[in-house]
Parts: sequence; C-alpha cells; structure tokens
Amino acid sequence: MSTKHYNALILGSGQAGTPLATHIKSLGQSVCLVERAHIAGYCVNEGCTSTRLWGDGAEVKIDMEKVRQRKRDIVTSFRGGSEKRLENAGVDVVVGSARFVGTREVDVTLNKGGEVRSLSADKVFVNVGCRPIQELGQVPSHLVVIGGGVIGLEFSQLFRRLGAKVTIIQRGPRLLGKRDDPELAECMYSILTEDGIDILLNSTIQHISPDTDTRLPLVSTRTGPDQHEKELKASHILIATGRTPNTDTLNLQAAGIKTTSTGHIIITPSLATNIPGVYTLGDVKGGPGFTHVSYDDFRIVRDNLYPHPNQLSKSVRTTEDRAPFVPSTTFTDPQFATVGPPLASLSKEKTYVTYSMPTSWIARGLETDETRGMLKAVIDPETDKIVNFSAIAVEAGEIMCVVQMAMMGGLTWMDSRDGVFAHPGWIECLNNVWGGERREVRVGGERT
Ligand SMILES: Cc1cc2nc3c(=O)[nH]c(=O)nc-3n(C[C@H](O)[C@H](O)[C@H](O)COP(=O)(O)OP(=O)(O)OC[C@H]3O[C@@H](n4cnc5c(N)ncnc54)[C@H](O)[C@@H]3O)c2cc1C
Ligand SMILES: NC(=O)c1ccc[n+]([C@@H]2O[C@H](COP(=O)([O-])OP(=O)(O)OC[C@H]3O[C@@H](n4cnc5c(N)ncnc54)[C@H](O)[C@@H]3O)[C@@H](O)[C@H]2O)c1
Repeated sequence: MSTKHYNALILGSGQAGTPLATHIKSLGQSVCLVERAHIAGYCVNEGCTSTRLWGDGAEVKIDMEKVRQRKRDIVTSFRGGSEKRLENAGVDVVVGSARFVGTREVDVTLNKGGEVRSLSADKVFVNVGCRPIQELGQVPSHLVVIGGGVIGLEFSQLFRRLGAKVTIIQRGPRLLGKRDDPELAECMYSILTEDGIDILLNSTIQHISPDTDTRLPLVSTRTGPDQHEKELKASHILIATGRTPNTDTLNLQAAGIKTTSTGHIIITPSLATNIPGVYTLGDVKGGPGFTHVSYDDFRIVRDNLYPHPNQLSKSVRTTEDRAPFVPSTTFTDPQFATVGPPLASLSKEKTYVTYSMPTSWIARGLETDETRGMLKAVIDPETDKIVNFSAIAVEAGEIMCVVQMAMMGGLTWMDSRDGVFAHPGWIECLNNVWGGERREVRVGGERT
C-alpha cells in the first residue's frame, strides 16, 4: 500500500477543518480532508443548526414527521454548501475514519470499504470534535433529561413545548454550567419551572431499569439536600451530561500526541500539540465547546501558519487573545447569554461591583410582553471596565453581543450608561442596567 503525501492533512470536517481546507488550497498547497460521517461536522448536522429547526411558526397541531423533514432539508442544504465549496476549491475529500499510524501519517478505513488509504502530510490538523446526540420522530410522553447544562435546557424546553412531560435531573445544586452566574441560573430555574418542567437539583441517578409492566425505563434517583429516593416512569431518556472527545479511535499513541485524562488533546495557546507539525482545533482540545470558538481556531491557524499575502497583522494569534471575550448563547426562550471569563476565574482577593436589573424594566420587553429574565454586569472598579455580562431575555444573545463589542473596545460602564440607543429597542437596557441594584462583591474563585 503506497502512502499519498500532502502539504496539509485535515482530520474531521468540523467548524475549523472545512474552511481551513479551502484556505490552504487557495494558497496553492495540496490538501486532503478526511471525514467519517457528514461534511460540515456536528454543528450543521446534529447540533446548532439542526436543533434550531423544530418549528416553522405556522403550525398549531404539531406534525413531528413534517418538522423533522424540514430540519433534514435545511441541514442537507447547509451541508451541500460546504461540500460544494470543498469541491470547487479542489480539496481531496476522503470519506472514512482516520487513525494515526505514525507522527504525521494516518490510515483511513473507507466507509465504502476496500483497501485502507494511507496518507501523510507536512502538517496535520485534528478537528474531530466530540460525540453526537440522537434524533426523535415522535414527541415523548415523559422525557427524562439527565443533565441541566446547555443541551439539557434547550431540549427540555423544546420537548415541553411540543407537549411532552419533562423532568430534568441535575447533579449539581443549580442549572447551567460551572462558569455561569448562580443568580441567573436561579432565574432560569424559575422560568423553566413556570413552563411546567420538573427540575430535580442535587440529584443523582441510582439505576435505570425496565418497568415490569410497560418495559419502559424506570429511573431511580436520590434527590435534594436530604437525598430522598424518587422513581420516575420515563418514556424516553436524554443523556445530556457533557460530551466525550473523539480521540479514542484515533490511535494518538502512534503519533505520540498527548491528551488529558479526559481524552482531550493538550495544546499550546497557538493550538500546537506536543508533536511538531500537528495542530488541534475545535472541541477535541476541550472547552469552551462552541462553533464560534472552533471557527476562531481556524483563524488562529490561518493567520499564524498560512497568512494571506495581503494580511496586515503579522503577530502570532493565540487562544489567550480571545479568552476575556468568549461569548455563548443558550437558545432557550428567553435566551441565556453570557460573555467574559468564568466568574470563578476572577481574582479572589478583589472586590468587584455588580449591577443587575429585571428584564421587565426594559420598555421593549413590556411592549412585546416578554418580561421574563434579568441582566447582570460585573465591573472592575479600578478600570470601570465591564469584565463579565450575563442576560436572560428573548434577545439576550444580541444584547450580549453589543456588550461584547464594548468590552473588546475597552469602553467603561459609563460609556454604556450614556450611549444614545434607539428607542424603543432592547439595547436601551444598556442605559438602564446601571440604575439597577448595585453590589460590591467578591465574585472570584468561589464557584466549583
Ligand atoms: C445539540 C447541540 C447543539 C449545539 N448548539 C450550539 C450552538 O447553538 N452554538 C454553538 O456555538 N455551538 C453549539 N454546539 C456545539 C458545536 O456543535 C460544537 O462546538 C462544534 O460543532 C465544534 O466543532 P468542531 O470543529 O470541534 O468539530 P465537529 O463539528 O464536532 O466535527 C467533527 C467532525 O469530525 C469527524 N470525525 C470524528 N472522528 C473522525 C475520524 N477518526 N476520522 C474522520 N473524521 C472524524 C466527525 O464525523 C465530525 O464530522 C452544539 C452542540 C450540540 C451537540
Ligand atoms: N447554544 C449553545 O451554544 C450550545 C447548545 C448545545 C450544546 N452546546 C455545547 O455542547 C457541549 C455539551 O453540552 P452539554 O449540555 O451536554 O454539557 P454541559 O457540560 O454544558 O452540561 C452538562 C450538565 O450535566 C450535569 N451532569 C453531569 N453528569 C451528570 C449526572 N450523572 N447526573 C446529572 N447531571 C449531570 C452537569 O452538572 C452539567 O450541568 C458543550 O460544549 C456546549 O457548549 C452549546
């Protein structure tokens, strides 16, 4: 079996690998992309896009088959766009599973069968992501969701609105993630409870067994501060307890690439692994696991290794540059959005100032009858700059992006207070939040 050599080999067609492939090819280098499932990765095929397409606003009676078909059509069209771009650029695409057999050498087991393909390259980029979730063709009668993080909350509300009884089992004392503000997590708890979702906090699964009569899953938990036992009769179970990196089948030892104990690939701030010429992009290097982070990994690699001849900035870009401004939006209704480093990572010794207010103070919220939620900003009193901002509101993601731009531009909270924003829009809240509750607090280092 002969080995085909390329300038660049990209493993996984994730949010970074696909644009990187076409970029490197545009510079006249040879590129091969290996993908074992679908072009465009989980974001398009199973994640961000596909989970936002479950309603078209027009239906009153829900036809799950129709809704699922609409989702499939849009996903196919998005994926088709990426496939076309790769084809037009002239990137070699190999459909199969890659595993390392040497430092910058892989074998690919082709999906269609036949002889294993042997590939090598000057540079290898690993963009294989983490594991996917499942797709349902019917509304469950009782969905038990294990995990109260982003996926748990988005799916719980989705299926509750489609008519399912939903119970969330969350191991920790609150919803959302460790990096999120507890006060906003509590606010989200109230909203989802109001929507009819049962939420069991401090809850651990004891066992899941088939019910003797129905053969459906019977979930046994220990719940709450007193850890009382509870049994739930489920029709379906969604496990949303985090995701596992797809490194177990990559045979990384053959290349000598180091991982953490959780299987994530260890990287430098410029995304290099411990092996020269091998880089890692996207979720497989560990959190934060977002499409926009993976895409920025592409920009880092592009600007450092493959700068366009006309590129103005020549300095090395790193993951540390973006760290103070990483945003996320959880697509519940209302949304939960946040930007800035996790509060726990802020200095323990320092007193910060927080300003908060309910979403019901926003004129636009009252006019549209969308008043659920709250906003909170954390200020460094030495610089008056915003270090962290979180919001729960129907347009929280958009509000947060405006604050993110202010943070990136180094503006102070007074610039936001005195900014002239069009009335009556959601962004007016950035004038008003500073008139809300003011607290001086030690927010750093307290959460685990
Ligand atoms: C339900 C859900 C909803 C989400 N919603 C959002 C959202 O709204 N916003 C957001 O920012 N993020 C969201 N995410 C997270 C987002 O999908 C990921 O952060 C993003 O897809 C990460 O991309 P990636 O570049 O790491 O690669 P991925 O998109 O994970 O793609 C990796 C690719 O590698 C392939 N692969 C794996 N192993 C091999 C191998 N051995 N050989 C060849 N190919 C291989 C896989 O088939 C896959 O196509 C969501 C995730 C999920 C699960
Ligand atoms: N809108 C978005 O940006 C979006 C949407 C969906 C997914 N994602 C990404 O997908 C990835 C996975 O999301 P996720 O929600 O699965 O992970 P997560 O880490 O956000 O949440 C997992 C939750 O499950 C809980 N948990 C863990 N083990 C448990 C157990 N045994 N019993 C009960 N609870 C348990 C944790 O306490 C945590 O709150 C993340 O990287 C996330 O950023 C992003």
